[in-house]
Amino acid sequence: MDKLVVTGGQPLTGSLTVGGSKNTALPLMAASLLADGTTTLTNIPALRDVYTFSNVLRVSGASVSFDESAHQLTVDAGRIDHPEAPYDLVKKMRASFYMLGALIGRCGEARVSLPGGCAWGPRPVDLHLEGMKAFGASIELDQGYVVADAPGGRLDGGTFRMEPSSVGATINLLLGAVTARGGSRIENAAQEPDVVAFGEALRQMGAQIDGLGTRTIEIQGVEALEPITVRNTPDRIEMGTFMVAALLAGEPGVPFQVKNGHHPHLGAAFKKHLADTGAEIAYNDDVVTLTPPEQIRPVSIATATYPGFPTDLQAQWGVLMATADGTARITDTIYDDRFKHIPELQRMGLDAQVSGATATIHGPTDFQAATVMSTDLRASVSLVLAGMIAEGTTEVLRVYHLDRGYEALEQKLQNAGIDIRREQYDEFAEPEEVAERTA
Ligand SMILES: CC(=O)N[C@H]1[C@@H](OP(=O)(O)OP(=O)(O)OC[C@H]2O[C@@H](n3ccc(=O)[nH]c3=O)[C@H](O)[C@@H]2O)O[C@H](CO)[C@@H](O)[C@@H]1O
Ligand SMILES: C=C(OP(=O)(O)O)C(=O)O
Repeated sequence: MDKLVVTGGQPLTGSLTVGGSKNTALPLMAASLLADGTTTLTNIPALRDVYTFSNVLRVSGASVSFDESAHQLTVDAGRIDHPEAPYDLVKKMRASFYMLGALIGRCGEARVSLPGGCAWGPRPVDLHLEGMKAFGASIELDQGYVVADAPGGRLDGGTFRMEPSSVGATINLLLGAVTARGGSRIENAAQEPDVVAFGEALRQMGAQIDGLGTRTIEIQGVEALEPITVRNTPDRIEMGTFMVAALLAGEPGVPFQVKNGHHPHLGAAFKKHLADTGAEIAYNDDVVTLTPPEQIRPVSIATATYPGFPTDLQAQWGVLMATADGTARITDTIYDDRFKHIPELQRMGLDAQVSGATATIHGPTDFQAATVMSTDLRASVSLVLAGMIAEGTTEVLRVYHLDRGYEALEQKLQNAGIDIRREQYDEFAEPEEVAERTA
């Protein structure tokens, strides 16, 4: 297994460059199954999730090739003859469940493993299933698999209101509805930029969709979609992570740049709260220049759907608030149990309490290095951030979580002055202390 070893105290200098969005790349890959031919996706990040989903597509019969250095992925979906997504792949990545919509949309049937429990708590798929039923699919459960069938090979279409609004269910329902016999309506649909970019790609493929970026999406089914070439959007969560890193580990008064992002995708709340910390921030096309203040001010946040504060940035925000001169509260209204990073950060000196869906962070903290364990993707990057400002050398274990969503993070940080390296370790090796005592 890999770990990241980071020695704190080196300032972040110069710039960091944002890659393609993981959470847009995955639905774009699913969409490629809807067209009989070769779809080309550019600006695709070389991430573990992209490799996993490539394998999921291959199982269905697609031929996938990925030029990592060019960040270009092609999917030949000329022959989709096995409408199944097996447990061994779906368990690695929840977004594999997009195969439900993609296979129904292409083949009129699907057998897709239910995603397992997730690192930070329950993440149900009831809305995906209820929505598919509302659009005319029959759904049965068979030994951990969802077996879905659209009578006559296509969904009828229909109306479905989701509560709460769900990114994944909106994507799945769009994938199924674009080739339905009739019209469909998704109410309280997700407005996240990932969903909009994916929906626009579907339109480019010939789908008839209105209302992207609003709470009501209407779809008129078409017989088939055409393959396309499309460029993936920049990763807004990687961008936000780098912006937090700049304030956390940059030198006060010295500008730092985050390049190649698309700042409107950050949403208004994150931008406002970041400015409230006292940082100077200038947005100029695809470059953001951040100048950290002498002292970060505490800023409480509550996560919400777009354009609210993204839940995928709250763990990173917690580390930033640990450096503030006062108390900040972080409330996650999307996932009320997404605080598995807090006990690990407490091992590094964080002063915080979690009560229900709120973590209360008391700053300022002088982080001390420790060996800590990644529990999920954003939790793991928060541990790296803390390690960058801790006294001593921190080891972040189980970075396979981080590798799901950050491409070459250690190389990017090294280039910006951080003392960080990747090493391998054996998680089941006998601890040195045992060997010494039994020698
Ligand atoms: C691959 C990807 O894009 N993942 C993102 C996506 O996950 P994902 O699509 O899984 O998240 P959702 O938007 O579906 O979840 C939002 C809320 O809806 C609930 N819910 C969802 C589905 C369902 O059937 N029933 C139900 O109750 C969830 O428990 C959660 O409370 O959006 C999340 C919220 O922005 C992000 O944290 C994830 O990074
Ligand atoms: C939680 C995330 O991804 P997933 O929904 O695939 O677990 C994430 O990107 O932060």
